[in-house]
Amino acid sequence: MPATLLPRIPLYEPAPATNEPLEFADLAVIDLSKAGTPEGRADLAVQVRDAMSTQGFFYVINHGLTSSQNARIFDIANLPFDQVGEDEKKSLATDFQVTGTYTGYKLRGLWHIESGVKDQIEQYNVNRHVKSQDHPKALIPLLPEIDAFARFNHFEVVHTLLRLFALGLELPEDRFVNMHNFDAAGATSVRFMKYFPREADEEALAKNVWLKGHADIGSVSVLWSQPVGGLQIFSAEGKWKWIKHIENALVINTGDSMEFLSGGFYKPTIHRVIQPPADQRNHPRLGVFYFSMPDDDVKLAPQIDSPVLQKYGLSGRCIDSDPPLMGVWRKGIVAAYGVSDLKKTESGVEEEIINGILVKHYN
Ligand SMILES: O=C(O)CCC(=O)C(=O)O
Ligand SMILES: [Fe+2]
Repeated sequence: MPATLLPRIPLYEPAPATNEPLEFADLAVIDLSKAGTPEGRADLAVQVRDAMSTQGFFYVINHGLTSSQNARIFDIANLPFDQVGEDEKKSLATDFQVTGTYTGYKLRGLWHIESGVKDQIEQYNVNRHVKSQDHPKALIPLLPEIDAFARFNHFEVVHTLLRLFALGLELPEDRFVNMHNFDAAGATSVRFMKYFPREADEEALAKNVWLKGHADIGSVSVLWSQPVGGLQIFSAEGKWKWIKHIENALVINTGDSMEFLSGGFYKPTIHRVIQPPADQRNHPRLGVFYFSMPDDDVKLAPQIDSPVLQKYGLSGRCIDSDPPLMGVWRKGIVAAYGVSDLKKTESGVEEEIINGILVKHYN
């Protein structure tokens, strides 16, 4: 659509990049423009497999969305926070404990972080079937663009990566794609998320943690890289490392469901968000995501016909229990997240059992 025909909305001014000397994770960069041919995909599948066996996070570049389309999505992402009043937000807030689904608003202060300190995060979650939920008035003219953005993430990014993940296991290329149907029932969603600064006393009590260390629930998580730091991954050396911003890149990681489907071959990397570096503290931290999950009726069982799994065997949490259906797994996690009673272990990691499977939370 020519830019002149798009609804006019306030422009979002991104923060300048940080100049702080931070210890950044050294992540592979996957050039998605090479995925158009079978040879290119075979090559990228090896790169993705290597990235997954080392860091578990990687960048994607040349995905096909231009810098100005990217900037427009951040303009749209800011609307549900800056252009919608508190009453309307409240009326569109979902009770996750009841629904087990992230749709609509998550207001600030729902989740417990540490020592009585609650989160300062607002989310606006849009199921990829954009018409399946009510939206704030300000967002309605933007729904065609959000729909196009969801489809872009689904077909161009997630499906392409799922093919590479299948190839890495020497499975038929479309094995995981066939479990991620755009039109099926499921919670694959676009998420807009804004983190607000905290008072110094709360910052100290919560040890600067804004979002606790966790593994994602779904299969492939797509994070649209943005300049404000804070995201860290728990590296193989047992240290938290910062994720560096790359302009118009995607930061990709996988979650629990990919661990289960791949028999532990693709393990989720624990990540968290802490207070941004000192030179960015006065800027809001606005994020745009596409969280993909297998369709609700997919059984999260290891794909044991994979020659790679036959060679290396199964590992991880998926082998100790009867695999849940995706819909059951996500409802259990979403309902419990941030509000359930957690058991603190000796190492300080908090644990709970959901659907018979161990779930850990890190600070
Ligand atoms: O805000 C970020 O950079 C990461 C958020 C995240 O990990 C999540 O929402 O699962
Ligand atoms: Fe996450």
